[in-house]
Amino acid sequence: MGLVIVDDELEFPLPLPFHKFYLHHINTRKSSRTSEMQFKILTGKALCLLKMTIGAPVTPSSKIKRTPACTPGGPKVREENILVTVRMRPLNSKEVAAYDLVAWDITDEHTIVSKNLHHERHAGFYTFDKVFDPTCSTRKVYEEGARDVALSALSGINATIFAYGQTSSGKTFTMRGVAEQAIKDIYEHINFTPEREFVLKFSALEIYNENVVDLLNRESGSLRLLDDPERGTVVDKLIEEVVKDGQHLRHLISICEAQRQVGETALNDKSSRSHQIIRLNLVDLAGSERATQSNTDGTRLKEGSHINRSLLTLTTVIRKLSGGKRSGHIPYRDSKLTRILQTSLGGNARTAIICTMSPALSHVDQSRNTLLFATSAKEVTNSAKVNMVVEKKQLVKQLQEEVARLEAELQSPEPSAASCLRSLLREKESKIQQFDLNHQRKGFNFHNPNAPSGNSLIAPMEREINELKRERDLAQSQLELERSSHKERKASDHHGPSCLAVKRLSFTTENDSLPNKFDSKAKSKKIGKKTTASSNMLVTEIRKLEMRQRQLGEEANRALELLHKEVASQRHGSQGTAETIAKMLSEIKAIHAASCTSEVVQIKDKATLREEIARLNSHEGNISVLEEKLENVQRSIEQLSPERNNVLSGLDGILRQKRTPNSEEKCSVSSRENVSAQKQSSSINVKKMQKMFKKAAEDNIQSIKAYVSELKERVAKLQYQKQLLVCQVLELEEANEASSDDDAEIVDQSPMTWTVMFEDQRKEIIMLWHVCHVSIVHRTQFYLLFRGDPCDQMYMEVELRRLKWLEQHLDDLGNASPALLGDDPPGSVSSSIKALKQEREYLAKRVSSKLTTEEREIMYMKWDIPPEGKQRRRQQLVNKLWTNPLDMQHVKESAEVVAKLVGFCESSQPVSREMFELNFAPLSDKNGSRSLDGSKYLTHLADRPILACLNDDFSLSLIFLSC
Ligand SMILES: Nc1ncnc2c1ncn2[C@@H]1O[C@H](COP(=O)(O)OP(=O)(O)OP(=O)(O)O)[C@@H](O)[C@H]1O
Repeated sequence: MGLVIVDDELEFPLPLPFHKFYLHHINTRKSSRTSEMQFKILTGKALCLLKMTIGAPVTPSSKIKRTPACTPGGPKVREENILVTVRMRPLNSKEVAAYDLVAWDITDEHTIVSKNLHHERHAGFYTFDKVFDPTCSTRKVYEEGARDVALSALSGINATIFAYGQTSSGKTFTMRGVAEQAIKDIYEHINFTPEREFVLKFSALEIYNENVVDLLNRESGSLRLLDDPERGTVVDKLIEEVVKDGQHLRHLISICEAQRQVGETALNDKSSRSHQIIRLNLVDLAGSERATQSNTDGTRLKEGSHINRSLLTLTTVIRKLSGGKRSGHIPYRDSKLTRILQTSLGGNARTAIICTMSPALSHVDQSRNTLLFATSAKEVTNSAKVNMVVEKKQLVKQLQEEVARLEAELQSPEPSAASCLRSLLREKESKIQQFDLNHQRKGFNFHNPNAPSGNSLIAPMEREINELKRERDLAQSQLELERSSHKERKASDHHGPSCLAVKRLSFTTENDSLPNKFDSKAKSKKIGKKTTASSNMLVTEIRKLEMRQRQLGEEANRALELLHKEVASQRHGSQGTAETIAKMLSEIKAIHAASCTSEVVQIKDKATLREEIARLNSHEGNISVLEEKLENVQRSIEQLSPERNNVLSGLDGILRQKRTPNSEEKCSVSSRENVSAQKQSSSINVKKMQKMFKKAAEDNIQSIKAYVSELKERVAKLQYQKQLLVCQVLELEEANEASSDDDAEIVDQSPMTWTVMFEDQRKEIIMLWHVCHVSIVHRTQFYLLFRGDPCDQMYMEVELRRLKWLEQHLDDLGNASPALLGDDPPGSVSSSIKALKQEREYLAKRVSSKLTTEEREIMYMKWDIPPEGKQRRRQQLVNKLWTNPLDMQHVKESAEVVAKLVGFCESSQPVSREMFELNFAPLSDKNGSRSLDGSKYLTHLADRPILACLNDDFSLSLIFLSC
């Protein structure tokens, strides 16, 4: 086995995050060179990474020999598919004891077939580079599924090997063996290459609950990931230990294994609960188990959600890469795992994936998922190249220069072009002034240059002055241009969604006089053509939103007036109180009916989307005023409560007066019995009336209160719709940008691809709902509404983006991951949790009325709710709703229960978009009535923080647009 001597000119950019090998050696022509090899082996639950530096800094040149070209790893630059193999373990003792059946056949060394073809969506057979049956030794798995890739590291190529599979499928078992064999081979190679000195460095980390921890120094706590322009993602302050020999290396690995988070699940007594990356790079991924199967709860469940999030992102990344399109967005940054593995996935690395699976029928779904993942992975291509590290001093010098340049750029308040223009402008102006002064002294009238002066110098001077003036004007306008494009650049320099939004909202307008650096002419043309129809639709929607905004404002004003009237009339306790209240109620009904009339929007002028959104944004202040008004109304209502008793006693007096017999009546009463009988009946009537009025007053106040809360919800909904609309605008532009690269990608997407994509996206959304504590009514609505129809695509993307932004927002609040919250969650998270709690309390109250006894009993049994008091059981049932994002059966059942509780299922009509108003449909239902149904809950409770967060993001982008 030999080593390829890397050419002097090659550079080593040090990109890989995990186990790395460095190779230093002297060659005959240059003083020293360092080549870096990265070698990752990824296994089950934790990523542990072993970094090795192989070097010979001052080897005498006489000792240097060029290694023959047959070195493991082969040529210097290679474009190749990921090597994907599948290993099926034997049935384990539990499966045997449970008489579990073998669900798969391995028909040849490349093919695995499902025994039950009826259950297969897929053709039923799957082919890979190699399929290892349960009798295969780990040595064979290493030799045929990992060795070649592992040894590429010795020729300076980044190499990654990872195992992927369900919990207890054998990842750790396999990777342990692979690591052993790889270490053996590496040392063998070192011993056979005496002309070089090797320095191996070891570092190891694990990703546990999205925290990166140094396995050689747990005390250092959670480590940060940094983006290094040269090396890609690097783990800050990760310890690197120099490896003395093979035994030392094994010892280090055993320390890391002992340090790893291992927990017991129903499927595996020693289940690794973190992703481990040994920077050799041996990566042991966490299991892709289902929570129900591994009976996870509490800590395990929380781990599971993180593990699955990482894996879900990994799956998404692989899926996107497997499409063969590198141009689209690959969400590497959505999890720490994929960030760290970025180079290994579709980048500068050779990668081998060993997919492990159980043969058991009870795990057939998980095994199928593993095979689908493996199928996608087969399509991913990497372009590995030999890395080389340039002379350290030279690199440091280069970097220092770059840093100095960047610092200077950062410090200068304006780009250098602007400064130049500004000084040019100043120069021209001072020259003009100078001329002006000189010639005034000489009697020349600059303001009337045609006036005779008699001076022969005047004509050329005049020309010069005009020229100067022209130059000044030109400099002025250039400065203006520079300023505005600087503003744009500054806005686009913000990280996060706002940057994205700004970039994507860069629509070109017909009358744009400023050149836009982000929009090339070609792009403008394309967008212009393709967006016309959709733009018109969006402009209509924006106008509708504006109209609703106005309507709501008017309604809120009216409600406020009415409330004031009511307060006034109740204070007076006048006779007309009851009538006033009744009148107000009918007015409110009239307002409501008016607001429910259909909206017809006509676009007379040819507006651009950018202007429309800017205008919509300019109403932002109106919405705050509106919200403030509604708050006032609510406060007024609350104030009414103490006053109500006074009012009622006033009413009592009035009624008593009314019912007291008049003088004629008094005369006609002759006997004491008659008087007392009449008094009695009068008192009964008064009581009756009093009761009636009390009830009427209370009902009316309740109605007004409900109306005001509804108005508030509508305002919030309006905001939400606005956000969706802006998202649609973004989508539209993005779609057009993408379609410019490949139109067929979206249009010709096969139903199969969308189905798989939909499932992935839905799982991701469900996980994010859970992590971000989103309203469970909202989750239910969304879940029921979007079931994989091709036209759901945009909504799924929008929801996904919105949730990711929210998660990011929570993250930015100083919280590494919202689901990791301990006892002291930050403000917005705690308010989401509180809102969710309130929502559950509200739903618990509806259990007895909305679920039949039978339905309740079924759920109690299904979800193991013990018979301990009716109320407690109801609350327990509601508390369990939407708590297990990993179990799709649980999710489905939760959605069904919530739908019944809030009345989504009351009508026999199928669920429609209009029902949830995600399609910007009018706010009212068909009958114009507004019962307590799903449509009221779009932005319910825990959704509010989402709105707040989105408002921040959107205002940023919208402010930019409007300036
Ligand atoms: N090919 C195999 N042959 C024999 N036993 C195996 C094989 N693969 C796995 N096992 C056994 O199955 C059990 C579970 O394996 P392992 O811990 O490697 O699973 P895992 O996929 O890493 O699980 P987790 O994701 O929970 O960490 C272990 O006891 C292991 O020894």
